[in-house]
Amino acid sequence: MTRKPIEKPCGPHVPVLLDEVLAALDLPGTTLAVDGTFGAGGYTRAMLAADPDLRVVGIDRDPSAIAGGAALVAASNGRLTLVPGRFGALDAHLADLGEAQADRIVLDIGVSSMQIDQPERGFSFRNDGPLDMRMAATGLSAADLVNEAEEVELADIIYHYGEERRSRAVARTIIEARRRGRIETTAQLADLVAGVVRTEPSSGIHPATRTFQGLRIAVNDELGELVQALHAAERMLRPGGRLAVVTFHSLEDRIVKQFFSARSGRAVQASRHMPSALPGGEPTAARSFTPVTKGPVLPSDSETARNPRSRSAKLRAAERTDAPVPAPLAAIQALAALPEAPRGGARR
Ligand SMILES: C[S@@+](CC[C@H](N)C(=O)[O-])C[C@H]1O[C@@H](n2cnc3c(N)ncnc32)[C@H](O)[C@@H]1O
Repeated sequence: MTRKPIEKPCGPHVPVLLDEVLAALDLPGTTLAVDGTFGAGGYTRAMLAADPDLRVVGIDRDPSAIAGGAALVAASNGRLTLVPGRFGALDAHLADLGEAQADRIVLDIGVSSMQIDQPERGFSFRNDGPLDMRMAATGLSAADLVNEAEEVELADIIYHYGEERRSRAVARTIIEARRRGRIETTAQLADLVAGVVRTEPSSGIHPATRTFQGLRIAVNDELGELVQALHAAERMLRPGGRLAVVTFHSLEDRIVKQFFSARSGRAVQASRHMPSALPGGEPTAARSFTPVTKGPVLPSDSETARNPRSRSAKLRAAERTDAPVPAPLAAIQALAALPEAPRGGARR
C-alpha cells in the first residue's frame, strides 16, 4: 500500500521544544547528525541551518513523511539523506549508508500533526476515517486489534498505554459491539468509548483521547521501538556524541529517564513497570552516558499557548562517554513489554 505525500492543507507540524533541542545537541563542529523522527523536517531543517558543514540522516517509518522531505533533500546540496524505516534499527540504517558512527541523534517520539490531521490515516477521533493508526504502510491496523484482540488484552493496552481508568468498561463495550459487526471507523470507536467514558466538557479533552492513544502506541509498538533506539544510539554515538529524546507520554519518559540513569551509573528505582531495575538492583558500572539536561526540560508557557500539542512534551539529553558498552539491560527492555494490568479493585 502506498500513501499520498503529506498534503499542505492539514497544517504544518510545529516542531516542539526546538530551541531547547538545539541547545542540548550543541551542534557546531559536529559532522553527522541523525534525526530519527524526520516528520515534517522541522528539527532537520534547523540542524542543517545551525552548521553549514553538518550532514543529516533523517529517518521516518512513514513513507509520506519521506516523500514530503524531497524538496528539502534537493535543496540540501547533498547534506541530507532520507531513509524510510524504523528508528529502532537506526544502527542498521547508518551501516547501510556506510556510516560507522554519529555525532548527534535526536528522537521526537510520537505522531506528527500531519498524521493526526489526516482523517484517512485513522488517528483522529474528531474526524471520521478508517480505523488504521499505522505510521508505516505495513503491519496490523487498529481495526485488526480492536476486532480481533481478546477483551483482557484490549483492556490492558487501553489501561497501560492510554492510562484510561475505565479501560475495562471500554474493552467490554468494544467486545459487545463486535458481536453486531466489525468496528471499521474512528467515529464508530469514538462513539462507543464516549458511551462509557465521561470527560469534563470544559477540559476540551475528548472521551476517546486515552483509548486512541493506547491503541496507537500498541499498533506501532512505540515503546519497543524506543527501547531499541536507545540501545542502537548507544552503539552508534561516538564518545562525546549526544542523544536528545522528546517524549509525550509518561511511559516513554520513564524509559528514557531510567535508561540514562542506569547508563550514568545511578541506581534506578524499582517500579511496577520495572520490578528489578538492574541486576541486583544496584547501580550499574556501565557509565556510557552523562546527562546534559538537569531533569526533564519542559515547554515554556508561551510555547504551550502557541502550540497546545507541546503541552505534554519532555526533553532529556545525555552525552556519550567513552566507557565500554555493556550488554543490553534486560530490565530496560522489559519495559517495552505490556505490563499486566491490575485486576479487580478500581473500575477501569
Ligand atoms: C512528532 S513527529 C516528528 C516531527 C519532527 N521532529 C519535525 O520537527 O517535523 C514524529 C515522526 O516520527 C515518526 N516515527 C514515529 N515512530 C517511528 C519509528 N519507530 N521509526 C521511525 N519513525 C517514526 C512518525 O512517522 C512521525 O513522522
